[in-house]
Amino acid sequence: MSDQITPVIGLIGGSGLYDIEGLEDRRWERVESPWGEPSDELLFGTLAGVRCVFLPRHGRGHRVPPSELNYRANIDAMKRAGCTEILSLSAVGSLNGDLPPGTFVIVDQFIDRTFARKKSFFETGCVAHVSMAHPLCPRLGDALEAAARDVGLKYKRGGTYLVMEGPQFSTKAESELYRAWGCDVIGMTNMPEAKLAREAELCYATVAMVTDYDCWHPDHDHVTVDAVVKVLLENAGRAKDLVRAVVPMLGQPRGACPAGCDRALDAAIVTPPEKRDPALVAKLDAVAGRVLRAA
Ligand SMILES: CSC[C@H]1O[C@H](OP(=O)(O)O)[C@H](O)[C@@H]1O
Ligand SMILES: Nc1ncnc2[nH]cnc12
Repeated sequence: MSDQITPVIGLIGGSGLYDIEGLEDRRWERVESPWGEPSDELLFGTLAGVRCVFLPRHGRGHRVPPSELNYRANIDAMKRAGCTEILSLSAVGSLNGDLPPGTFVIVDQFIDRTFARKKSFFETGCVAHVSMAHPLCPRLGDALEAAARDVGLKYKRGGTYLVMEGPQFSTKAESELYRAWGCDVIGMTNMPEAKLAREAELCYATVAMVTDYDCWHPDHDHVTVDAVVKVLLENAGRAKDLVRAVVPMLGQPRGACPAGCDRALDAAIVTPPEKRDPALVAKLDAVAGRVLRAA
């Protein structure tokens, strides 16, 4: 790996975030992936001179539900587009009375309760096990915290995001269970996204923007799409302020990630070179070419 990396900032916009206005030299471009169709074209551009690539997670027009997103194609396409890191901007419900709607949580843990999604790039013919002990990049978290402070956001550093399958919202018993587990926020999308970003050796961070109290709070109505949309339109403006502040911080040439996100595959692949399936190895080119080509 060369000493200095010129970052390309990947941005994945969730519900309510389908564009990044203010991006200069902008162009929407289709990126082909051997893993299928990404949610939409990718928006390429620059912010304060820093190269950025934006993907609306559900596609423009919010066409694709959480369980049907092609998470593998999305992450693979962002890596092929040159992204070195990904910031996920997502709407969530609050499971914690100290995190009211409007709060931005810089997540540091996940509990993955999804069950109907493709969660790995590695399959029969090339097996790998990456560490997910610390699923989010602390270097990105530091920058997001500094930017959130600069733009005066109501934010919390650290918090556990429970990822449910959806698309229906939770039952009250589920909501209470996740609260008892110590979860702070709930959403439907950031897994397997974070797992796949780790396998693709991309630094990944989540800004979870609280829109509602799910269905556990005795003093608040249970969540509805109307309520979520109302708050997320307010959150979306603040999210764009955050992006404008954080991108210049992250865009400076840098060394390798101190947390090792960009070397996650160094000791992860179990299948020896002579037993690997050449077709799968070819498909893994963008995600894992760094280690596979070295073999
Ligand atoms: C529109 S409410 C439920 C929907 O919003 C969140 O999406 P995203 O994470 O992409 O912002 C949640 O995960 C659900 O997909
Ligand atoms: N309460 C909730 N549950 C799951 N996903 C959400 N996204 C926004 N609010 C949510």
